[in-house]
Amino acid sequence: MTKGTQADVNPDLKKERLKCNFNIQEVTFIIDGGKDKTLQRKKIEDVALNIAASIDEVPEECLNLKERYDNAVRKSCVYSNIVKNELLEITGLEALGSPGLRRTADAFFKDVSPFMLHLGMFVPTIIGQCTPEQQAHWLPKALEMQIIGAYAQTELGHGTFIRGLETTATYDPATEEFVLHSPTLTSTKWWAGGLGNTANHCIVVAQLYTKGQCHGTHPFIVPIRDLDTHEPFPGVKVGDVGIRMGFNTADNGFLRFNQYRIPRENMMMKNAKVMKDGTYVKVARHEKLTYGTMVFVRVTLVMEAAFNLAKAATIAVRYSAVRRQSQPKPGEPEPQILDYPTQQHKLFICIATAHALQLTGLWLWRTFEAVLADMRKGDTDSLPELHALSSCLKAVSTSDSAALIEQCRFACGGHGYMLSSNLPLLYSFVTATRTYEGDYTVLLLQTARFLVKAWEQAESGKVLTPTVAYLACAAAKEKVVWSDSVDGMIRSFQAVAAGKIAACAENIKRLTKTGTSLEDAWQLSTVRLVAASEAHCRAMICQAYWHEVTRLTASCSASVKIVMEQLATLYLVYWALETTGDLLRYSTICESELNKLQLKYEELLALIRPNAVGLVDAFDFRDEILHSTLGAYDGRVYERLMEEALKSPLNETSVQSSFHKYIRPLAKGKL
Ligand SMILES: CCC/C=C/C(=O)SCCNC(=O)CCNC(=O)[C@H](O)C(C)(C)COP(=O)([O-])OP(=O)([O-])OC[C@H]1O[C@@H](n2cnc3c(N)ncnc32)[C@H](O)[C@@H]1OP(=O)([O-])[O-]
Ligand SMILES: Cc1cc2nc3c(=O)[nH]c(=O)nc-3n(C[C@H](O)[C@H](O)[C@H](O)COP(=O)(O)OP(=O)(O)OC[C@H]3O[C@@H](n4cnc5c(N)ncnc54)[C@H](O)[C@@H]3O)c2cc1C
Repeated sequence: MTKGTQADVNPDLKKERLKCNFNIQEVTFIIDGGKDKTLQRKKIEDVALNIAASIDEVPEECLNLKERYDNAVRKSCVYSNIVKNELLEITGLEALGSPGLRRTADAFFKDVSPFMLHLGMFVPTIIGQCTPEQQAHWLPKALEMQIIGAYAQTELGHGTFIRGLETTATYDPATEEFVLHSPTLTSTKWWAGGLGNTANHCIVVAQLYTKGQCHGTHPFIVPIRDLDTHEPFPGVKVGDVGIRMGFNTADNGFLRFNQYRIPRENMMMKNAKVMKDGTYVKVARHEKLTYGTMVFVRVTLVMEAAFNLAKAATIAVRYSAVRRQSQPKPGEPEPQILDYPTQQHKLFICIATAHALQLTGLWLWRTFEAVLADMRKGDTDSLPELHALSSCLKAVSTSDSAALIEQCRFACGGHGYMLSSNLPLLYSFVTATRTYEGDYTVLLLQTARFLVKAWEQAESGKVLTPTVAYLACAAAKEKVVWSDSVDGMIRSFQAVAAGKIAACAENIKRLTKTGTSLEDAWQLSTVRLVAASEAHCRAMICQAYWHEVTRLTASCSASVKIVMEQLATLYLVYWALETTGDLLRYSTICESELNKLQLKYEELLALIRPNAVGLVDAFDFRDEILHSTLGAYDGRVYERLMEEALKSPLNETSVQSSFHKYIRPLAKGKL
């Protein structure tokens, strides 16, 4: 149910909505990336959600593991038909990862679809890594769901270190086939979503051998199960990896090969080829283009982090408007918990961060598209910067989002612990995003490589690429003059990042001068490098967020501009207060200015308070997508909690069989 009749709405929420002093729809347009995107999303939701509404008879969490998987496959098939027959007609193929499709999928699945990786990685890898002829062969089959694919890169022994993968693909010119083999236990493919029981095809990343020489990892399309019987082919051993913290309907699988043969044409040959006689030909201009799908997914994960955090913020803010607790003033009614400044402190940063990540994510997406356009013309010069950018933004956005979703759960007290609040499931899903598609630390260290090089270029006066251009000013190594204006705060965040990067570069230089190898000097500096990378990322988010707010609100109503700027300022002030140690070190900020900043923060909380419910309404989540007893639009929190409790299988009878089997015999001393 969504938005119901006004009569059904909790009176406190009704009052909150009357207090809201800006046009909610204008903010929705900004978050979606424009009015046309909002209209498209709503169209998609209308088509898909009519069907989703009646799709679950029993709450997913009350089913056992196998039933949940079967149910997820059933729903995935219904959803795929809708995507294939109706939604792609509306959005076009380029919108596969679009927010509209992503949000709609959540109406079908509280947990994760076993088909998620089919559209999320299998199809994008075909588009990114295949030649046009290969695409013509594989893409229609994949989009028509005649084949279902997974993406198996990670192994039992290696996830981060791709060059260390052990699965081999050895070319046999006699039969013009590749022989796939898993030589060790640790070479077993592990984790691929959809692989365990669902997929019949799989992209396998393996070490390519031809003419006795290893050419490193390359992707192959591998049929693993018979299309009719679904039995694994001889030479293929495949199964589920076991119960996980979340993702239990995502069918994460393992896969082993025993001298398993696939045709030569199944190597994905856009970036490198093996000719019939076994000659290896490198096509790509950049060494790391085979890592392209990961860059694509990292880019999309920034908006994914924003989306999930926006859901949690919606649930927690609406609940906090309905919930009343304690009596700070004797004789007065219990206040809404949203009136407590500490609650505002927990929640408003969640709304602001969702905005920051969404607007930065949209900007990153446009940057990604521009780099792709350059690469189609053969120019890969901007790839290192995109890799550095997408690595740190993926790391920080997923990490912030997971931490703040957990904060939303804390903000809902005991009821936040109920699965029916949807906060625990959201957390278990989002916390995995910090690890998959590149672990947090590892990705920040990738960005750090780029930053240290950029610092050296800044010191020698060379021209810097846009996202690190600020290092040029910092090369003077003087403390930046603190100002609590927006520009002043952004300059200070950049000074912190620059100072930290400079300290890393100096440390590496100092160590190597005294005889430490460059590799060891790098390792000894990694704790600082991660911190420097994070500081750089934070400065970039602050800059991109503010820039986008200014740009996008230029033609908005004055009240929307005000509330968007209040949120963005809150984000900056929050992070200034979180990093006071750094600011004291790299800017001229002093104690009185820190006190002023704290006051400014508290003023902002009070200013945002009347618009809090309006702001989460502007995320425009239908109840079918939120799946939350605490966060529904009408605020019937207690009624929904009771309704859900009564659906528990433990309430089907008033006495459980365990009473007769165990408790009664125990009481009678007969156990
Ligand atoms: C729903 C769930 C879905 C989940 C799915 C998954 O998880 S799927 C599984 C997801 N799995 C993961 O995400 C695994 C995470 N691991 C990785 O991505 C890689 O192993 C690595 C990037 C950590 C290192 O790779 P490496 O050992 O080959 O490289 P290196 O460190 O020796 O650096 C050499 C140079 O290459 C550069 N360069 C590197 N990558 C890129 C790039 N994409 N583009 C451009 N450039 C790149 C780098 O900057 C450096 O440049 P420099 O400084 O010399 O000028
Ligand atoms: C829910 C989920 C779904 C997934 N889906 C897929 C999928 O569909 N397909 C697929 O191929 N994979 C998938 N993965 C695997 C995922 O990509 C890897 O788990 C991830 O890349 C991290 O690798 P790892 O597990 O080997 O961790 P490790 O690399 O072993 O990391 C363990 C620890 O070591 C640290 N570490 C590792 N290397 C370094 C270093 N060089 N410097 C400093 N610290 C380091 C890390 O920071 C981390 O703290 C999935 C994982 C999860 C959890």
